[in-house]
Amino acid sequence: MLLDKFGQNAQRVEDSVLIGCSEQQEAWFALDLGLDNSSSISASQKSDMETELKGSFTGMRKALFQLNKKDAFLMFTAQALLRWHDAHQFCSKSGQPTKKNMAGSKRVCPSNNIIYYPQMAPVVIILVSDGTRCLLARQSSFPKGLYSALSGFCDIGESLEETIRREVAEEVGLEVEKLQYAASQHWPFPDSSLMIACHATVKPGQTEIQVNLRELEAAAWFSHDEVASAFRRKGPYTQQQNGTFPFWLPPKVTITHWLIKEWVEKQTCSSLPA
Ligand SMILES: NC(=O)C1=CN([C@@H]2O[C@H](COP(=O)(O)OP(=O)(O)OC[C@H]3O[C@@H](n4cnc5c(N)ncnc54)[C@H](OP(=O)(O)O)[C@@H]3O)[C@@H](O)[C@H]2O)C=CC1
Ligand SMILES: [Mg+2]
Repeated sequence: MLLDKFGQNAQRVEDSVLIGCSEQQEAWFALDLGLDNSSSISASQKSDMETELKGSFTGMRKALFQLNKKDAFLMFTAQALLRWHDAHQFCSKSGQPTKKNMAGSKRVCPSNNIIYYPQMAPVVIILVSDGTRCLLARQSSFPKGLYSALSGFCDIGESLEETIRREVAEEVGLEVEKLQYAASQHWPFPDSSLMIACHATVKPGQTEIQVNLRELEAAAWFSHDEVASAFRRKGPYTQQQNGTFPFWLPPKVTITHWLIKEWVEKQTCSSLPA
């Protein structure tokens, strides 16, 4: 086994977590090699591992552009679970070390039997439309030219509907009229979130945006054609000769991509002659 070769075997396997199984019912486990932790694996061991595995280690956000949906979802589960275990080594009541169960689905404090389960925060993702255009926004931390749908964490005590109305009002100053659930996705960055995606419409004529610059760098209405051509455009999305960056949308494995794609397809259908 590869880990034996690098003297990393026992503890790494002990800390691994179950993330799924193949169609032949083989269990899939994920483990953290501790590449970020300098005391753990040396640079030369890392490069030897890359040679042995015939690949190279890459940042997970970068990998989003290369992975298919199935592998991306495995990576999401692995990242979320391994990070949760790493951050929950101690019981918050007794201060004693907690113990992982074999699958990695929970941790227990042996001194008081309190069980800790992995947690995730509900987040809404909302594609606001005025009937013909959709509203996209960007945060200053996004790569240049990338626009996404509005999003926000649910506060304690709120329903999803209340979160959606509050986030749209807070971020762009618009009043949501109708809502429709679209899809959901587990999202591991920076911590586990359950992304709940919805379409929303605003009242006709009430489309003037007031961008909250504390939360967003920019927000604007985009036409069906602008969005459809952004989907057709292939990367890399580098600076153009005139100094601007091309308008592009989140990668295929994100729920935002599906949500915006669904809107484009619905618009295309509704503009076809009956
Ligand atoms: N998969 C996808 O397609 C997408 C995923 N996302 C994810 O959705 C998440 C939320 O989006 P965003 O628009 O930034 O959210 P918000 O608009 O709610 O703004 C983020 C701020 O909310 C506060 N906050 C409230 N609850 C939490 C919590 N549980 N964890 C962290 N911060 C919290 C923090 O403010 P303060 O610092 O004042 O405490 C934080 O800075 C992000 O993590 C992002 O990665 C977003 C878009 C697309
Ligand atoms: Mg937000």
